[in-house]
Amino acid sequence: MSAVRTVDVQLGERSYPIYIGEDLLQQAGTYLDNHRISKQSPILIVTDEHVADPYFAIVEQSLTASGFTVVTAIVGAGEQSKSMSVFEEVMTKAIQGGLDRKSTVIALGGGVVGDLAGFVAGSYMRGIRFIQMPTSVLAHDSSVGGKVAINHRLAKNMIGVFHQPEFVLYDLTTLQTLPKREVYAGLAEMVKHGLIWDKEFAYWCLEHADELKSVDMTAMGYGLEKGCSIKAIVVSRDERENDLRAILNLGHTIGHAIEAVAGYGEIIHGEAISIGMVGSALIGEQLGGEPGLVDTTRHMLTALGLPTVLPQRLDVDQIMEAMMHDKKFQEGSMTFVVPKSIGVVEINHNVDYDLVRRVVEQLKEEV
Ligand SMILES: NC(=O)c1ccc[n+]([C@@H]2O[C@H](COP(=O)([O-])OP(=O)(O)OC[C@H]3O[C@@H](n4cnc5c(N)ncnc54)[C@H](O)[C@@H]3O)[C@@H](O)[C@H]2O)c1
Ligand SMILES: O=C(O)C(=O)C[C@@H](O)[C@H](O)[C@H](O)COP(=O)(O)O
Ligand SMILES: [Zn+2]
Repeated sequence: MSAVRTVDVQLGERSYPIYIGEDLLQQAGTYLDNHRISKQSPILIVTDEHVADPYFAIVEQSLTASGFTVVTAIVGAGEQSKSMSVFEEVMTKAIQGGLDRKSTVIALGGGVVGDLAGFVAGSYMRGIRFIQMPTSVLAHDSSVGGKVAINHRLAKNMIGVFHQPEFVLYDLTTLQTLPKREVYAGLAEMVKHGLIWDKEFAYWCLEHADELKSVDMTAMGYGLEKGCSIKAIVVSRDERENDLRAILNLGHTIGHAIEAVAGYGEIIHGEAISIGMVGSALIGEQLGGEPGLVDTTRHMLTALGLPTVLPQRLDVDQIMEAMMHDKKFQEGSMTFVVPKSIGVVEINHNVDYDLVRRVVEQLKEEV
């Protein structure tokens, strides 16, 4: 059995560890015990229909063997589950299951389940504990940092709270059953962590693209640990996105608009962010960033199996309109995370509307 690596998210009394390793779900009960999770109150496991079989049984068995009582909510797979109606369904399970203020919610799945279950935990009885058990590559990002939310028809992640987990239990073995499209989508957030913070890591992702795409455990383990570490540093310095944390949003201003306009789940999050990061690089190059920024960004994303061109069918006006709901836009100014060079970004609070529109149009051009 490979060693378990731990990355710490340092947030004072809300600090927590991220455990990364293989075959960890079988030991879920022990991890809950070690974190003094209550056995007197029911635990709600939220998962989705793809992840439930086979992972739910593994976790349930481990928890019941350790003396925990388990209640379950299995939701439909995919982005459509980050909705008011599914949120209500999970809340109903929580109430019917008798969850009380000492109960804990476990998110077992990808970022959709993590965001949904986290929001349930953050709002049930005004907030109970929760644990992230990520099962997708992308969830190395979503399980860390405490942003939990559901979508509104008009804009992504519009309804949510900040609610940190007790700990993150990242069982890399689960990635073996993740569909290829989802593996590649997750790599968009991995390379994003390099693009915003660490040039060497961005190039490492490029050099190890084939191993990452084929879920080679050594490369994937390193890449996910590094991605989690960068995210942990940023979140530790600015938990509530007063300033620095916004850099984690590279590519998301355009990306979130693409997701909403395409219809949630049509273009999945990592794919939309990939196209959005090319858009950010185009803006960066036009605002004096290093020459070659766009080509290098595109090259990295393509090597990781990601799209870099906006589908023709998506309407530029609709994307511009959806973008106006971006949470970074405040007091009438368009804020973007703008790359200066690979590994270096700045937050620009005054990006010209016409420049952004031209860039979105340019994103439709095949290169
Ligand atoms: N809170 C945050 O900080 C944050 C960060 C990044 C992304 N997100 C959110 O995360 C979501 C995307 O997450 P995602 O890409 O993990 O999507 P997802 O949760 O929809 O998972 C992707 C697909 O893979 C399936 N799946 C997951 N794990 C599996 C496994 N081990 N084996 C087989 N199938 C598996 C799921 O059922 C789903 O069909 C978006 O809603 C995005 O907004 C949040
Ligand atoms: O954790 C963050 O901060 C991020 O921006 C990470 C993003 O990858 C993630 O998609 C997040 O959910 C975006 O948050 P939002 O505030 O733009 O909705
Ligand atoms: Zn994201």
